[in-house]
Amino acid sequence: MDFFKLLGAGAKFDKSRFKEDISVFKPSRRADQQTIDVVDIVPKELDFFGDHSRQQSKRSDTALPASQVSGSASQFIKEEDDHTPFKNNNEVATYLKSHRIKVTGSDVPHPVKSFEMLCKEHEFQPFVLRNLIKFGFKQPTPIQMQAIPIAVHRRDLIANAPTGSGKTLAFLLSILHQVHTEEKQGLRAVIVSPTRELATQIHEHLSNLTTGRKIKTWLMTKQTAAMQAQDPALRQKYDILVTTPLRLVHAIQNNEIDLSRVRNLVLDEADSLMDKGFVEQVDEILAACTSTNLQISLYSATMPASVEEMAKTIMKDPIRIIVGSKGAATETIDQNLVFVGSEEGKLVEIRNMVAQGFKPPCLIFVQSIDRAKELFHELVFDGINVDVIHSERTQTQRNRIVQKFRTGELWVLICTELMARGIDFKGVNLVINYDFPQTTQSYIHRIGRTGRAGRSGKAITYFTKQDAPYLKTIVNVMRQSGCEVPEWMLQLKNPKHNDRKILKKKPLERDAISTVPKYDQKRQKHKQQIIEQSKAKKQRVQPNGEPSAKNKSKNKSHDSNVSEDSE
Ligand SMILES: Nc1ncnc2c1ncn2[C@@H]1O[C@H](COP(=O)(O)OP(=O)(O)OP(=O)(O)O)[C@@H](O)[C@H]1O
Repeated sequence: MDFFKLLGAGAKFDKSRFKEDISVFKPSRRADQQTIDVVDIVPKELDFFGDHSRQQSKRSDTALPASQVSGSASQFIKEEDDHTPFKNNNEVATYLKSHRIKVTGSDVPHPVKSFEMLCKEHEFQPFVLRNLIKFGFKQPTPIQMQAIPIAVHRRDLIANAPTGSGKTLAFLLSILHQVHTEEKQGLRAVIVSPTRELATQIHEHLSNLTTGRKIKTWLMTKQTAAMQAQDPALRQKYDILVTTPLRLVHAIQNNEIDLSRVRNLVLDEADSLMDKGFVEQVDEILAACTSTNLQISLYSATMPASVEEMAKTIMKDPIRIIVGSKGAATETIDQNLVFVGSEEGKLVEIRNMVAQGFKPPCLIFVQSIDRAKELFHELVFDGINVDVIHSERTQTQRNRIVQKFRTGELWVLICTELMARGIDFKGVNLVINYDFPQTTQSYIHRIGRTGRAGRSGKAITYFTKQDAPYLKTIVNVMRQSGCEVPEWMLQLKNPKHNDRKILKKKPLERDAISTVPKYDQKRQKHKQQIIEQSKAKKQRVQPNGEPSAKNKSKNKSHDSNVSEDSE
């Protein structure tokens, strides 16, 4: 039997799955009517952002109280009745096991069962607890239970926990405690994240937690760095810095920043930072953090063995935490593989889904900026409330799009790898991998934009004949995450190590998404080039010294697995 017929039979798109959504959500509007607010037409039970976030749009990243979190979300935050300290190591072991926490290392500090225990046993200031309650955090998640005490004991840490499991709060709380208790002596904590979007999100989270305290935090971006350059003394007043690797290295090289008193360095999405793309920058940052008391913490939902090995060479006696199973995706995500035959099949599937009705918000991942633009041009005329985000869009556009997606004004967001890691859109119902991901890490992070904080979510990955040799990599993740996988998929062969390496470096060449005839495509491309050239010219003469969009996007038409945009 034809192998691809077999694939198609096993992984067929099940349109009936969307039936319940058809009755409540039938997009019929044209692109020119996109100003209608989605919240107005989505019934209350589908109010994916919740009242909490709508009332306080600036605080949309804060948690919902556990009592408001439905279904499986309640498992994410187990209410504990017992807040007593552990009596012995056996009790600790049982507790860790029941929360699926595995810890390795010497003299591991005991976990905490509640945020109150942070005050009782680790002398956290009452303001921390007050702010946690204010922003709806009642109970620590498993990674927070174990990572915070370790960090408070000033131990180096490698923390591997699923997407959406609260790693950000884990490192922010320990930094806050440390910075607040130490003498004020300039910059003492630095958090590095691979993208500006993620750095901004972390900084917003931090600002919430420092409410009412004189802890000075700094989100260093190109804009804020330029502003601070006017007044170098101001930089010395900051306690905590959040930034991206290239921006930080730029500041180090220009002697704009002093990291000699930094005692706490967090690398968020550490595997992406320590991957080849950023290894030099990480080295440079480490060299600038000259304090002998430097504590290093690495956090990610994926931590390949090679990265752990490399990490150990820069860490002192680190403790390693794994929550859940290594190499798995978040278990609240319903993962689906859909055989679409060829590139054209993907558009057919998307259009079918739209015609049947679906439950927004939805993220669609593609492998390059060009393909993101192409898909946008296809879908925007289908009456879907859609936009596209990638590193060629201006920062203002990017901020606006993220905000619109958060508030429900946008239903579908087409994106590149830029949005794959860390971004916390709590209510995303569906992630579509329009283009097959280049690595298992990319897959886990992309689909991890749904199913966050214990909520359920759905992920659909399209695959064509071209992708079939790599299918097993995703099947392995699905199996690890407890998803049902047909027997024949389990029998597939793993791709060769070398082939995986090649795919990691460069995505597969694919036929264009566009359905416009080839002749018209050429004309459109030519027209687009002229528009872009004239835009670039305009930007080059901008008096603010910003590099032109052309320079910025050099070699970025394809997004690498490391972030395309780390400035
Ligand atoms: N203790 C808690 N109680 C309730 N909600 C929480 C708690 N801790 C974190 N959250 C919420 O869980 C969501 C996911 O958290 P976070 O963004 O830190 O995940 P993450 O583990 O860093 O994910 P990723 O690997 O994708 O970066 C956020 O909306 C956050 O507000």
